[in-house]
Amino acid sequence: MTGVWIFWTVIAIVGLAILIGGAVVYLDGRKQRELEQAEKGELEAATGDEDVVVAPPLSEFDDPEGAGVGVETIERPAEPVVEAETVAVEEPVAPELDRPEAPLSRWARLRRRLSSSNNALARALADLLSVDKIDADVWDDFETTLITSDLGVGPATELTDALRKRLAVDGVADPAEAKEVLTEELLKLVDPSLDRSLNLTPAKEGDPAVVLVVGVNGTGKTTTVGKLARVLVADDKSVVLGAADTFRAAAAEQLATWGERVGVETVRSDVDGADPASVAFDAVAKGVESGADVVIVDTAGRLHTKTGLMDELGKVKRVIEKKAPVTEVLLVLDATTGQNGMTQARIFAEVVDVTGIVLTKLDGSAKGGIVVQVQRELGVPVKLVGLGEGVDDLAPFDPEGFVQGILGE
Ligand SMILES: Nc1nc2c(ncn2[C@@H]2O[C@H](COP(=O)(O)OP(=O)(O)OP(=O)(O)O)[C@@H](O)[C@H]2O)c(=O)[nH]1
Repeated sequence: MTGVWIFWTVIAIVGLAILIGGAVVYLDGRKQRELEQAEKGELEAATGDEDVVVAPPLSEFDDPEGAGVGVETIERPAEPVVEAETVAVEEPVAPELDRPEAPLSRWARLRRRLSSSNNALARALADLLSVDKIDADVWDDFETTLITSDLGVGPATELTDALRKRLAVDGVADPAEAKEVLTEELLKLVDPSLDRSLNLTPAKEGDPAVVLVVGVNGTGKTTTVGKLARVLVADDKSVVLGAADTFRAAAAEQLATWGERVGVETVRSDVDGADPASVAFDAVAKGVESGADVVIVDTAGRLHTKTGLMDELGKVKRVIEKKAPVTEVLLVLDATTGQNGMTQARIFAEVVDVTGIVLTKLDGSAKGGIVVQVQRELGVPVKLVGLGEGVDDLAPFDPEGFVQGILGE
């Protein structure tokens, strides 16, 4: 009896379990269908398109056969456009760059400085005009003063002879007329016919003009390069500077400061005592690459030995010319060094083909005659003059203005 009871109890439990299981499966399936319906409804509501087909789950694309069959392109609802927050961007303020004084007013100012300097040449000419009677002694003194004013023996004798003839022999007595004669003769010596323009025409179209600046340390090379860059930039030229004076560490820094002031790039080496030729090459390469109009290369030019100098400057020029030909070689001379400066000038002229002279410190020199002597000896015109330490104290050399300045006009 107990066995029968146990049998029916087990049957009842199993039956109940089957019923509960069936109910759970049924309810689960219904819930799933309701969810799918709800999702489809939302999608239709978002797109307004009742034909939208829900994308199959990615796993279905694993089956290549099923993937392409009956799958339509799904128009996903557009992402809501988020308005970008407007941020006020401040216009970059261009650094304020120096602008040089106009050439005419620059030269007029420098001429005044020249006439007020205690110039031996000017004094000799003034003395000559002020004496009542010009006798042989006066002429002798005059010639000696001209020689000591660095005019050089040849030009001094030439000028004395020409003046003696015109003033004494031709009998020019009127002071104004005598001054005119002096002006004319002096101008002849300075030679206004020489071409004093800088050669900034590149040898090949597209190349930059290359200006190589040479001279003994301390003559004012770096300052001249900076002042020149300033003038060229004001003339709308794009300029690159090369700090190939690697001998004096501060020189590159000094040049870079000039570059910043006028807004031009300075190519320099981070290594002290780097190969000047390599820096010069990099500067010209930069000029070629950036399409610059002019590259100005500052050099050290130590006068240790003539062969050393020759090797150094020769190499700099050779290496530069792998990129672009040098169009102008400017020799910077300190006018206050007189005959010493002339000796330096001769050595540099033997080492490189100098095409123009920059005579600096003419403001501090009592011997303006060096203009004539250096031109005569080297056969190269003075193209620029430095008449002070100020940024605008470099001017194109103007023979008439120079002579008038010397004569105190
Ligand atoms: N009075 C006067 N001083 C000048 C003139 N040009 C340059 N100087 C000064 O001369 C000094 C030497 O000038 P730098 O440009 O450093 O000379 P540098 O030839 O480059 O010298 P290194 O870099 O040593 O080779 C500086 O104090 C300049 O300000 C000028 O025309 N008149």
